[in-house]
Amino acid sequence: MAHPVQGNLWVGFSGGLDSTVLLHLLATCRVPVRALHIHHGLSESADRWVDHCRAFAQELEVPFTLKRVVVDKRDGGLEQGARLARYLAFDQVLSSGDQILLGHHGDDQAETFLLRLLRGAGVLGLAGMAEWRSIGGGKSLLRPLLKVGRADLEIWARDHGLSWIDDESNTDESLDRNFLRRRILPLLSVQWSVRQRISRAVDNLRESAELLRELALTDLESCGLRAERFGESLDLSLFSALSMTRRKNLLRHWILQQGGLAPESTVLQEAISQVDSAALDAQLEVQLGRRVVRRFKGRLYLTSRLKTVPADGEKGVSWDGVSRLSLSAGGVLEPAVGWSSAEYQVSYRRGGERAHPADRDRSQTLKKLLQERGLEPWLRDRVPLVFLKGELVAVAGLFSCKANRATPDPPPGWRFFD
Ligand SMILES: Nc1ncnc2c1ncn2[C@@H]1O[C@H](COP(=O)(O)OP(=O)(O)OP(=O)(O)O)[C@@H](O)[C@H]1O
Repeated sequence: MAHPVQGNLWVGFSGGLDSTVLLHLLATCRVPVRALHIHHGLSESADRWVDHCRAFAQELEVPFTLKRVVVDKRDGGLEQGARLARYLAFDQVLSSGDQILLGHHGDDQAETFLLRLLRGAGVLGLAGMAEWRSIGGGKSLLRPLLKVGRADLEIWARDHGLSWIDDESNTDESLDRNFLRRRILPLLSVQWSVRQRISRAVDNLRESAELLRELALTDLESCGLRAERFGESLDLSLFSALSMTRRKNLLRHWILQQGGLAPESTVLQEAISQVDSAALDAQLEVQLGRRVVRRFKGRLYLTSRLKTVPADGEKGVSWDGVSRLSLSAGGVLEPAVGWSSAEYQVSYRRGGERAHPADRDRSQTLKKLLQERGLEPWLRDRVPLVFLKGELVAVAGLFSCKANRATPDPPPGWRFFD
């Protein structure tokens, strides 16, 4: 694999056979690596696994990093949630230029391929397990053992007297993967060299998947993709002019690009039908896993899910006007040039407020002003309102209010993220 290492080389070290062999192989070849173990907090044995992994790394004189994560079951179940949390953790621990090596081997690839096939996956799913992929921010993920079979890893491990963690659940044949591994693959292997053939099919499918990705990127661009205060948007009429297949392809890749999980084809189709059929003025909101599709002013938005505005956020927090403030409803408030230090209060809209923007003759209801300024409806309860002695003096990111020397235009900046 021609991917030069610029930063650190990590091994995703679970303590299982595959990553144990991988780490051992690299360390004994004197490749400078670091071991990264993710603690999912799911199994009662997890703490013992940490001890085992740390001791093994120490024996190899490999630096060991432990990262604890919280698994969200809403991300497609426990297993999928753990996977997502793990990949997020990889991203957090790695720096730009770093690479992480995972222990997936040829048998894993064959199992994954068949499992996905039996679940009805498309090209993207079937081509899923790549030898190399970028995880953004100049970091990448590698699977150097994909062409090696599990039996060879076991031979290596036994020859070198390595011990590894065998998950108790690996023998439970009611689990699809175990059933395939223990019953079906040995049978198929009597007739065919399954691992090699599936590996070839995956390589072919990856080319098709790459074409679909390129098409999606071209379509995203021609639909006027643009970064928004929160998420991204594209032109709805240009999007709607594409065929259903291309719209699904675009939406799938758009979600992937934002770091989400590709939804099932039927789910995508349903979401697009909802976008098509909703009345133009209706507030549309379709949940796709951790992403949300919305519509506003002729544009289609893709954002992450909003957390609810905490009740205490409404009471207001104090702010000195000159430093950055993290907001309970998400994002930060950033000081603006010319603002003097004072005892400001920051809170959110409750309804009924009026404001007098510096560039207007008269005051107006805040509701109307937010509409006029084109703030997306889903952000209107989250826009920070800045008060001085009980009087509204600025709406962050939008305008300062008239006749208040302490708060000239521009207003404090507002960067929103959830
Ligand atoms: N807890 C963990 N900490 C660090 N790395 C891990 C952990 N679990 C798995 N990995 C890495 O992922 C590889 C594959 O592990 P495993 O087969 O258990 O995961 P999977 O869920 O089947 O695969 P996927 O990574 O696609 O989610 C391991 O060889 C290891 O490199």
